[in-house]
Amino acid sequence: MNYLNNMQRRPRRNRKSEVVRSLVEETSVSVKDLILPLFLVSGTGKKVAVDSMPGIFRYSIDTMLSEIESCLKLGISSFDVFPAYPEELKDAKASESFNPETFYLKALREIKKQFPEVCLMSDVAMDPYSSDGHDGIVKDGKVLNDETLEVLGRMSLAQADAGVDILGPSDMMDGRVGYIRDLLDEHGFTDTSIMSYTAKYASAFYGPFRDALDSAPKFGDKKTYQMDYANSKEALIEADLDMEEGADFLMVKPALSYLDIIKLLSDNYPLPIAAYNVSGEYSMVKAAAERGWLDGERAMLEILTSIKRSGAKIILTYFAKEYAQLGR
Ligand SMILES: NCc1[nH]cc(CCC(=O)O)c1CC(=O)O
Ligand SMILES: [Mg+2]
Repeated sequence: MNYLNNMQRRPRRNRKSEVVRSLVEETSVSVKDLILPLFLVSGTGKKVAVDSMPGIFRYSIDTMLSEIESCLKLGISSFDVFPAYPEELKDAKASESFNPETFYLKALREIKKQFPEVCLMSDVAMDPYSSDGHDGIVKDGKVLNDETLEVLGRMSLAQADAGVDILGPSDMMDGRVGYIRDLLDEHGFTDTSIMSYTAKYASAFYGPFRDALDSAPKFGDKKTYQMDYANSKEALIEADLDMEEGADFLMVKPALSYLDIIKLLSDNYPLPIAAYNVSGEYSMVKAAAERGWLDGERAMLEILTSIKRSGAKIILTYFAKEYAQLGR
């Protein structure tokens, strides 16, 4: 049939009023789809602004607990906590990451103790603890894969022991999901989930996050482990492996320049797909909105909806609280 010169078919009828538009609406975002990333620092009484991320702070554990409480009241119940470590606690082997007394692990424990009902996610990667600022062990300027797995394994066990619900390996070493899964199971952590950063691209959009954690690489870049943004087929290989290795969720990161990858994984894999709407994507909107160049709230709604429309069930986003405050 050819509708092109047939005015009996008028698509505008389905857009004629707010009510009709909401009947027709295919995609909606719920606060239940959202995970709020939070930045943790050591000490007490701290709430320090991240300059490159307007509205986002680094919290000490006490202020973070109050922030979580206020988010819970708004309906947000999933949180991903990232630690910012001072330079003097970093070393080449990220030893601090599995020190049971370290402030990150203590904070995770404290959060689950105060709010057992939250879904708590942690980040498994060496960069916040590494004096090289890389996600792996560095030798002669190279990031070693298999040697790194051992560190990721120790870190994962320590985080699982602290009560984390979902581990988020964000490092992109080969084989780490299977390695971590085996180790967790051997130690009785069969209920601890893994949300794999399956297709994580070497992206310019992580800039503000690295400011927040002071975790930028000290030399080179992350292109030997994070993916090339020119490629999509590799994402299928990574997803196959993560499926096989026991991941519970597949994540695509960043989100906005990668909606095609989200769609690709969502069309081809039965696991829930998550997308990380990263720091740079947040800050771009905030910066333009501050200058009055666009309407920040409308941009946020359009962005979150498009990420869901492309096939993500879950969105990690710094917008989570602002979205929840709209009470939609
Ligand atoms: N491996 C650490 C990690 N986990 C999440 C992000 C980025 C998140 C964001 O930009 O919001 C990064 C940064 C990186 O890989 O350099
Ligand atoms: Mg992989």
